[in-house]
Amino acid sequence: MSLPSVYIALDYHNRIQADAMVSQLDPGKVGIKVGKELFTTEGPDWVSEQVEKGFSVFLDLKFHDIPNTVAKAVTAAAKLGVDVVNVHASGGLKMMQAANAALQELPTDKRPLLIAVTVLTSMDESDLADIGIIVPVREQVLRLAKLTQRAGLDGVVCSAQEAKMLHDELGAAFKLMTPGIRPAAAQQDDQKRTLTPRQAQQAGVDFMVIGRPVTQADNPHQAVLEILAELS
Ligand SMILES: O=c1ccn([C@@H]2O[C@H](COP(=O)(O)O)[C@@H](O)[C@H]2O)c(=O)[nH]1
Repeated sequence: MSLPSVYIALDYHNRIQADAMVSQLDPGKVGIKVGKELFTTEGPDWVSEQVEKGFSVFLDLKFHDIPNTVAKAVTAAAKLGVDVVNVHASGGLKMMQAANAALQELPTDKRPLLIAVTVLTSMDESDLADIGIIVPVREQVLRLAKLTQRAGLDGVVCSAQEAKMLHDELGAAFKLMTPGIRPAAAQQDDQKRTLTPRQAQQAGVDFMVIGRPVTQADNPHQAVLEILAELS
């Protein structure tokens, strides 16, 4: 089954707000991304409801814990019927291998893509330096993406700015999920490594995540249509 190339980030507090947005989306055209805020408020049942409506769901909970805990967590996430789950690559090789091994036990048609966050798109070199990582962002992204591939995962979360480098180094089959997408007229918000939808497409990303440029727009439905038109 092919997944949509655009996932709308539903960073809402509750199902009332999220349902209002979802009702304006076409599951045949876009997927939805559920993150920590909405999941913590509304829980797994709301996620499964969206799967039943036909949406491809990326459950963006970015697990980062000891291997046993993360293996159990990704298995629980997979059981919701979502298409994509993720962990933090900085959790290490053994953590990612344990997560991957747990999902490999599921039948192929019930196994979501497992991807790992490299360096958050809200971070630049000075943010990395604050946590003791004194290397250029691209170098750290590549290091964590190589580790992710070694662990057997399907791909990474990165900025579209790193897409060409990662596909050149790791091959086109390694999936790239890219937040930090900003249409030309949109605000950057807290994102530091951004590209427009068209630039991201040209860079060869597999999937884009777009939140506030849609969810905070005066007319979210129109904002989605304009993004899809930019990509067509
Ligand atoms: O590196 C990362 C990883 C995840 N995200 C998530 O994507 C969306 C982006 O939302 P915008 O409103 O388009 O900025 C958000 O849910 C983040 O948690 C990311 O931005 N960067």
